[in-house]
Amino acid sequence: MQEYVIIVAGGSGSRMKSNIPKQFIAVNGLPILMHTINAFKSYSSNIFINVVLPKEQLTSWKELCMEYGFETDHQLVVGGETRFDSVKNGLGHISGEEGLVAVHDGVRPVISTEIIKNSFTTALISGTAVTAVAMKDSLRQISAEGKNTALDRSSYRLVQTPQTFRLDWMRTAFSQSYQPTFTDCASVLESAGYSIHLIEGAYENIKITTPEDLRWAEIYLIKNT
Ligand SMILES: Nc1ccn([C@@H]2O[C@H](COP(=O)(O)OP(=O)(O)OP(=O)(O)O)[C@@H](O)[C@H]2O)c(=O)n1
Ligand SMILES: C[C@](O)(CO)[C@H](O)COP(=O)(O)O
Repeated sequence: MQEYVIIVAGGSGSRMKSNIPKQFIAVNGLPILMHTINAFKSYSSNIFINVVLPKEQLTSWKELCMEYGFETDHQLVVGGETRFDSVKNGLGHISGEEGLVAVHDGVRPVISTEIIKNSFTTALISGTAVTAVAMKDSLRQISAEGKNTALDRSSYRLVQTPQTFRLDWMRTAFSQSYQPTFTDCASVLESAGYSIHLIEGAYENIKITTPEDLRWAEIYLIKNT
């Protein structure tokens, strides 16, 4: 079965407060997005890679690829207003009938081959595979009145990417209208009626969101090379 990955990097990176797009920041000598693309290429040389970027970043990305001599094959796709739109645009550039599609955040460069492999293997069997980890901290819920109460953390999981699905299920799910609760692909597939199968993620698989995350990425990427 053909395997695809849509690497979403179409956001504005507002929480990073950086002059350059966060996915272009170099960590350990290579832009974050190149680390992420290479992780999928290392998993499989046959994987079809779609990279979603804001329209205004396409030229600088191509320049960056020349500067770093980055030659890993990928197709560029223009991003949308929300993450949902960006994934949908990526999906629109996949023409096959059958396949498995992983969606991965461009700013999660510390992703292991083992997790990617498990994600595709599980999606082949179950149709869905969503990476998640258990919570390490305690949880409290805030009510509308401002009261707070303890929650049972063993009932919760923190969701990561990759999130991998059957291509036909993805197409059906992403034909729905956007809802603000669609913060990831699992919520989109679930809303279309598909059951979500969770697989084990890793605490290292951080989403680089705020400046201090860059330091952790540096440490984890050194450890993995
Ligand atoms: N319209 C959007 C919004 C987000 N993303 C991608 O979804 C991933 C997770 O989003 P996040 O880390 O929140 O990135 P941003 O939306 O760019 O950051 P911020 O919320 O701080 O502006 C990122 O790789 C981001 O580029 C996207 O492809 N298209
Ligand atoms: C997809 C995701 O990374 C799973 O945790 C997350 O939902 C993205 O949220 P963001 O607000 O776009 O960072």
